[in-house]
Formats: sequence, structure tokens, C-alpha cells
Amino acid sequence: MAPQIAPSILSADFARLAEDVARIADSADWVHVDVMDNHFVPNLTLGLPVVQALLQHSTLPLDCHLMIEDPDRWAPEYAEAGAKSVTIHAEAAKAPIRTLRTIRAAGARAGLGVNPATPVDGFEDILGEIDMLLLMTVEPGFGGQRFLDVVLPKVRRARELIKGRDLPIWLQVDGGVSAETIERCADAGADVFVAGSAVYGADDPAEAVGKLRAQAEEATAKADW
Ligand SMILES: O=C(CO)[C@H](O)[C@H](O)COP(=O)(O)O
Repeated sequence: MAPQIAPSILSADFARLAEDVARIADSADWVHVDVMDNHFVPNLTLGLPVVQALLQHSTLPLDCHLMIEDPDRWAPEYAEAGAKSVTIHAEAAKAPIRTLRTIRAAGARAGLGVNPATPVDGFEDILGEIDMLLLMTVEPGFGGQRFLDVVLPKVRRARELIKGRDLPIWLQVDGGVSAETIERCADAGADVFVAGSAVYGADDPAEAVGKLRAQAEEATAKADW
């Protein structure tokens, strides 16, 4: 799959979300929405009502990343509301298989997210339930953090597992993805790139997306996976 860019609105202006989403509508593939509950992560952002409102204004599909304590309860609601991708965290879900299946049944792509210190090998047996694996490349909770290089071997390992099973699973990296780090992520095997501050911190967010995409495409073309 060609690399996809998913700007995170965590770094957008929360008072002008619809306008900030419109700024990347012609250049990005997804709008990445960070839902945080101040329990799973030490930050509070937005929830279902804001996602429902954004769905009325976005021409891009929404990729909802639930950094919340009870994803089993809430994930199906995001999918039913119209989010095209819903990611739950492995560290938080109590019934991940049931929840992933419910997300799919509601017509959305089912994502499983893991924090930097969570290994991916334990999830090999449930890869068939997943449409996207999200590897956090910072500790979740805040935008603008420094990329954790220590996660790159896990990106490689995840790509190997996906390839070994010949499954059409997307591999997303999230956190500290920028012009400085995106090539290393693509080289290791990522194909969906979340970028918050690198996009919304730029003077021209659409142009920033285009540059990130070009870098990811070039690195992917040279990669050995
Ligand atoms: O999930 C997140 C934080 O938990 C954000 O999506 C992520 O950090 C994006 O922001 P940036 O690109 O600035 O790191």
C-alpha cells in the first residue's frame, strides 16, 4: 500500500477544528482524532459529541484513536457514529476480540494500539481480527514529544509478523513523526503516519503533509520489506 498520512488534530486549534480539518482536506488521507479521558492517559481532549460534529464537516475519513480506560464500552459508538477507523489500546481493552469484531461489524476498520513498552508478539494470534496495528512512538498523552527511536525494532518486528501471516494489516506509527523521523519509520515498515505538530505547527499544513508523503514514498521505495 502507498504510504498514508493522517494529521492529528491534537495539534490543531480546538476552537476552529472544522477549519483546521479543511486545511488538510486535499492533501491528507485521514484525520486522526485523539480521544483521551484523563484515566488511560494524563490528558483530556474530546469525545463522541465532538467526533459526531466533526463528521458533519470533514470530507476526509476520521481515524479515531481511543486512549481511554474503557474502550470496550465506547469503541462501537465511534464506529456506529461514522468513524471509518477506530483504534482501541491493548493495554486498556478487557475483551479486545469482541470489541474489534464489533467495530468491524459497524463498518469501520478495527485498530489495535500498543504503547512503546508493549511488545507485539503476544498479539500474533489475533492479527486476523485487526485491520491496523498502531505503534505509539511516544508515550501517549501529548503532542509535540520527542520520537522514541527505541520503538523502531518493534516496527520492523510488526512488519515481519504481518508479512509472515500475509494479512492486509496497515501499520501505523504515532508520535514524534516529522521530516526528521518519517523516513526511519517507513524504512522499518510503517505505512500509515500520524503527524500532529509537524503538520499543524507548519505555516502551511497542506504543504507539510505533501512533503511528509514524498519522504515516506521515497523511503518506502528503497525499503527491504
Ligand atoms: O497520540 C498522540 C499522543 O498521544 C498524538 O497523535 C501524537 O502525539 C501526535 O502528535 P505529534 O506528531 O506532535 O507527536
